[in-house]
Amino acid sequence: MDHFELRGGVLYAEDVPLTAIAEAVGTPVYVYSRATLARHARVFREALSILPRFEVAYAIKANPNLSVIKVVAAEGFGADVVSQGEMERALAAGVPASGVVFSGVGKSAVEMIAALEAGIGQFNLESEEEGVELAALAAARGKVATCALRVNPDVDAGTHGKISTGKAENKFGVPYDRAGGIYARLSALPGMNLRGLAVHIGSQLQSLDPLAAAFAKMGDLMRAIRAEGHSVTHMDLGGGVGVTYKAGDVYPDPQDYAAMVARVTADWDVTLMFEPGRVITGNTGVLLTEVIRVKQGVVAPFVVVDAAMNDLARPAMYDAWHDFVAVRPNGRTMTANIVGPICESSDTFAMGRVIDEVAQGDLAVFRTAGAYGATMASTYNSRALVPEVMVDGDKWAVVADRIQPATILAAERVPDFLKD
Ligand SMILES: Cc1ncc(COP(=O)(O)O)c(C=O)c1O
Ligand SMILES: N[C@@H](CCCC[NH3+])C(=O)O
Repeated sequence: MDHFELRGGVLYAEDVPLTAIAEAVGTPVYVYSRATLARHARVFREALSILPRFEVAYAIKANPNLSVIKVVAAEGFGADVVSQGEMERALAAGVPASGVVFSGVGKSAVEMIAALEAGIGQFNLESEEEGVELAALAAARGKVATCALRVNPDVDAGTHGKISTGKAENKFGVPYDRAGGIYARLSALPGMNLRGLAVHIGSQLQSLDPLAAAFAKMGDLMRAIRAEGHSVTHMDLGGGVGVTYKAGDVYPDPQDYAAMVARVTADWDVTLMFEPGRVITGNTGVLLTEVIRVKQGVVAPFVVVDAAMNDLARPAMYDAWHDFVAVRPNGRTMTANIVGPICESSDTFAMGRVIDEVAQGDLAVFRTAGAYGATMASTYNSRALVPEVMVDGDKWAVVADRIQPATILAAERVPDFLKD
């Protein structure tokens, strides 16, 4: 359920007609519903409350807008970050340092030092090498790094190949068979408080089965590590729960996910940690766009919209489906290709799709654009960086400005050797 609904023939975000936002801010623009966002965060957290001990860190890569993080943090979430930039955003949004989990295969020394100085809650180590380096950096500063070891369980998540992370050939985590030895070696290092294991097998998972299989393997590993005399008090089960992009597709709801976790982890006696991203923000946003023109095609007309792959990269990158609906539907449909203005054939949102009939100047939205939307935007083709708006009841505000090409141009320099 979300808060984007037709009222009197016009699509609203909560109590604000999208026509009003388009008129004031222009298009393309992302529009988020605060109520949907808070609701998704609350529902997820409440579902987990059947577990004895848990912490939940919102994976801010899904949508790192400051205002979005603030709403999610207010529901009791920490933040899962993958760069110093994300860490600084989380802290700026008011997430306590103790609630920050730092993941990622390529944490640089500079980033690790910044995170140590900030006193973050946990580093998720992706390799033995990283653990050795972090322990030395911590010890040299008289600090102790609290860590979990991310393990690659070699389980196929059954999702798009580009967003699968838990197969042996993927770059993430340490190999399952070597994890016990690495845990033992890293635990012995000064500067290191290794307290658990972490796993994340991929994103947009439709079935809970691969997650259950991966968690079961992690349970076996945890028991083996404990049997060697090491302490395991925290198990980070990552994110990955998928959301419905296309009507009719069925995705797990948070209650089913929590029930599966409760079943698999019943005898673990640990604090469980979670890093959901998409399931929190996916359905909380739309990308509002205007039809520039409808161009005749050979097979079907091309609806050329003013949003493009630089604003919403998912269709170009993963052939992802985003529903396209008119802001003022006239009740008729058409079969069309939906494309943006960028000079690449991959700048295509849909081919031969039955959509609301639209014409030049009409407004429409791509739905379920709240996760991995604005955050993956670029300025390719010297287009503006897409702005973001948040709606709260009948109020709304721009929460990220449109960065104009002129601003980006102004940051470029022509060196002396190119000056006449
Ligand atoms: C380590 C880690 N945690 C959490 C997430 C969030 O995943 P999702 O948005 O699928 O919940 C990701 C992205 O897939 C990730 O790489
Ligand atoms: N960017 C991907 C998700 C990547 C998840 C990263 N851990 C998407 O849009 O579906």
